[in-house]
Amino acid sequence: MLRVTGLTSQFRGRAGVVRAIDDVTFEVPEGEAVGIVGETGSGKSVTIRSVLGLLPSYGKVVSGSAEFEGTDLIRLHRSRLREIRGARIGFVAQNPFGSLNPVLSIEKQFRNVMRAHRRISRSDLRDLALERLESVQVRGPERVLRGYAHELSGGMAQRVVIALAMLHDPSLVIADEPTTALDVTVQRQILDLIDAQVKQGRRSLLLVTHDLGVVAQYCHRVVVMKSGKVVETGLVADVFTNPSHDYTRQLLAAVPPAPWAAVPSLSGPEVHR
Ligand SMILES: Nc1ncnc2c1ncn2[C@@H]1O[C@H](COP(=O)(O)OP(=O)(O)OP(=O)(O)O)[C@@H](O)[C@H]1O
Repeated sequence: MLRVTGLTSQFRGRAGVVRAIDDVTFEVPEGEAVGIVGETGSGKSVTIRSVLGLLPSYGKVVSGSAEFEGTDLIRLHRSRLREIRGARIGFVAQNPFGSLNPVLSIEKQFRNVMRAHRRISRSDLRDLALERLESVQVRGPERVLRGYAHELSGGMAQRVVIALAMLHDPSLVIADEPTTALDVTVQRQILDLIDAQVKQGRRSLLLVTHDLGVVAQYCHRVVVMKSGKVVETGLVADVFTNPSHDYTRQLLAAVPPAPWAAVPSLSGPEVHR
């Protein structure tokens, strides 16, 4: 589905050129979910932004390839890449309010995303948008469609972003820490929703997260990154039970235990009188 090989990207700044990712190689097999984990600054976001052609103007991919459905995305013309990005690859970023346009109604944004790839009548588009909003459990979809991003909670806005990302039935979904900007109470709901959309559509998923628990729950495979390089990759079950790299062992050791694991009995702590 997606094969990233030797991907190397750098940024040009006042202090010179900084290599952000170096020789990154991994695969997302068809129908599988792959998690990219690593500490802050390890190169997770730069990796997916390089694949999607979304690096800022002062950043560039200097070598490597990202083959998606037989096409190297790195060598593709910008306009063709934009087509693939909206239609065959659905992208969910960290902050939903950065993805939605603040001055356009949600309906207009559905129309824009749809029309970038397919012609459809206004009323058909409306029906489709309502159906898609319902499928991501947006309450009051008619009202949401008429409204604007700032009227939505973070969780609802991310549901809208997910509905937009799925509009053209992409075969690959790429999500970059899709819950970091959201309230903890809705984080799992959003991950469950992405998971359900991926499974229903038999899509593949590339999920960036710093949470190993999330990888364990939602992913088949994991790519561990450190300082811009891939240090370990494999099936989640293998890597988590038998990590071959010291850094992976450190990451696993740093996962806090579930809060209830520390409580000796569910009747609560002992009362001392
Ligand atoms: N826009 C940018 N300009 C300059 N350097 C950048 C930029 N974005 C990232 N970098 C650098 O590239 C490297 C990789 O950063 P990246 O954002 O990919 O890390 P990350 O693993 O996604 O971290 P986080 O979990 O904090 O999002 C870091 O050294 C970072 O400082």
